[in-house]
Amino acid sequence: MLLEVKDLVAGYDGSRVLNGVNLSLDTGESVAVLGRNGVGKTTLMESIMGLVRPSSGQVLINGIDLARKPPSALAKAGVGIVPQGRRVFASLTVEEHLLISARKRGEWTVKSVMELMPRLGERRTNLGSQLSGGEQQMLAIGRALVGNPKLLVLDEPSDGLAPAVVGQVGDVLTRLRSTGLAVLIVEQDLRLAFDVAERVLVMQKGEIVHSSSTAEFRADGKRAHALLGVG
Ligand SMILES: Nc1ncnc2c1ncn2[C@@H]1O[C@H](COP(=O)(O)OP(=O)(O)OP(=O)(O)O)[C@@H](O)[C@H]1O
Repeated sequence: MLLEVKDLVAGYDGSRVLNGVNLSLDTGESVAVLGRNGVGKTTLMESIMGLVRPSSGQVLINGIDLARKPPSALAKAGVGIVPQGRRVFASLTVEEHLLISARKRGEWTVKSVMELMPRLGERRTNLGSQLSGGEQQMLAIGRALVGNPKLLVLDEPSDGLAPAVVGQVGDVLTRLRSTGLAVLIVEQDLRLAFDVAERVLVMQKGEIVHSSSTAEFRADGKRAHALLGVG
């Protein structure tokens, strides 16, 4: 199994947010984590990304526990992270962002990332502060890709983007999926989540309460409504 999260518990200043999360994701698989605001999706993602320190439980990558390890350990193990808010540096250029993240050799280089997302090539010498939200999101994805990950973990890539730009991000992610890259995505934009993921998990109160194929989830509007308050 590429990723296994086991009994993960995490929170802030004594308040528990994750109450024992279990999930797994196979090589080449794409999974979306859905849920209402505040159920703990970002906390789950940040625990997997090494940005939040879980109090107990495991985050296994190919069987090795990396919970409570820094993001650099995740990158070495083949996990590319695209955190909420993108975390682009205002004073580095597009090209500098990509160069400093290009560690492992492989399919993804500064050049091939710019071919996948031509806008990044056009903006090569622009600073992070000069980029639009959509360009920053593309850069955050590109920065994860040049580490040549086996798994891409994204937290709300649509956040704050205009619908047309969300569509462009969706196109990029769909193309990446077709290369066999595994994807774990938290997303409020259901259209984007459904386009990218073949399996859907739903969180409530810090636990996974539903798991099904995306097709099955979409076919059962009543259930989706009960779980998410939409549909
Ligand atoms: N850095 C933090 N410090 C303290 N509490 C936090 C922090 N981040 C999140 N929380 C709290 O943890 C709970 C879960 O938040 P989290 O962001 O994980 O949920 P979410 O499902 O991603 O929600 P949203 O969709 O609104 O981002 C919320 O009650 C939130 O207020």
